[in-house]
Amino acid sequence: MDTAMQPDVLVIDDLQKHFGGLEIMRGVDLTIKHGERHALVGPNGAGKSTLFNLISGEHRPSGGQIYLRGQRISGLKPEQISRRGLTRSFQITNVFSRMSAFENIRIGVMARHGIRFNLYRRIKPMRAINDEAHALLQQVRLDHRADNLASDLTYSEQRALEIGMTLATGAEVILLDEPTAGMSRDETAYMVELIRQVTEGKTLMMVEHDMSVVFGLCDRISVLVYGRILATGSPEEIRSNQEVQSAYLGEEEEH
Ligand SMILES: Nc1ncnc2c1ncn2[C@@H]1O[C@H](COP(=O)(O)OP(=O)(O)OP(=O)(O)O)[C@@H](O)[C@H]1O
Repeated sequence: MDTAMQPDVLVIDDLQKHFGGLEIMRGVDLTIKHGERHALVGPNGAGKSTLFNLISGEHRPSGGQIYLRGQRISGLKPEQISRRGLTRSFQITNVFSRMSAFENIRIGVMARHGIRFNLYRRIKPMRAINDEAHALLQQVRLDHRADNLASDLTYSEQRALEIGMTLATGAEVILLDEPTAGMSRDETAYMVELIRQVTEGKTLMMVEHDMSVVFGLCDRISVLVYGRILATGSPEEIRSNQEVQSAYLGEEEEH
């Protein structure tokens, strides 16, 4: 679908963040459209993770607003934002290492259904929860690893598990922070296909340094430089943008 026709799911309006006297977000305006895969790129220290932390509620903005489907979410706590349908993964793997892959996913499913551990013994709802957790494991291609401790999974399997946990919350808007970081070329290709499949019909915003992943997977790209959006556009528009070339892409190619 032409992204111009899609409604805005996430609207970021003049977002600012200071850490003490340090201005990190300097008035970010950005809209993410329903169903698109949107990459956030930019040089190290541009503020990409900070922007994710602001959207998902880990940080409170110093100024400006964030709206999810027209409702203000800036100032809400991460769990409140997650309940409204937006969730994120972190740059560093964030799984429960002493639990099995299956249990990791099940925790997310249980949280979504508001089931606490003291209700564990009610068999019927647990069966439905288990079925859902198995289906999610299958979606992230880890069903053969269901009973393995998360700490025994390979690095890329752990990142896939983390994506499964993100899906388990039932979120329609998913933020992934560098999902292919530290992966080999084959693992990256595998992860890109996995992300493509599991985000079908959902809205994805991802921070990614690997431009081949960005250009191959995303419908639109925003370039964040020094706490401001320098440009937003299709992969072709971003590739041919002179300002982006000199501020970011040229620098990436040199490295
Ligand atoms: N809690 C904090 N307190 C103070 N400064 C912070 C804090 N979090 C981030 N910063 C600073 O904000 C700036 C942006 O950092 P951020 O991690 O958002 O950049 P990034 O674009 O994600 O970088 P990278 O690509 O290297 O991950 C950096 O200068 C960082 O030192």
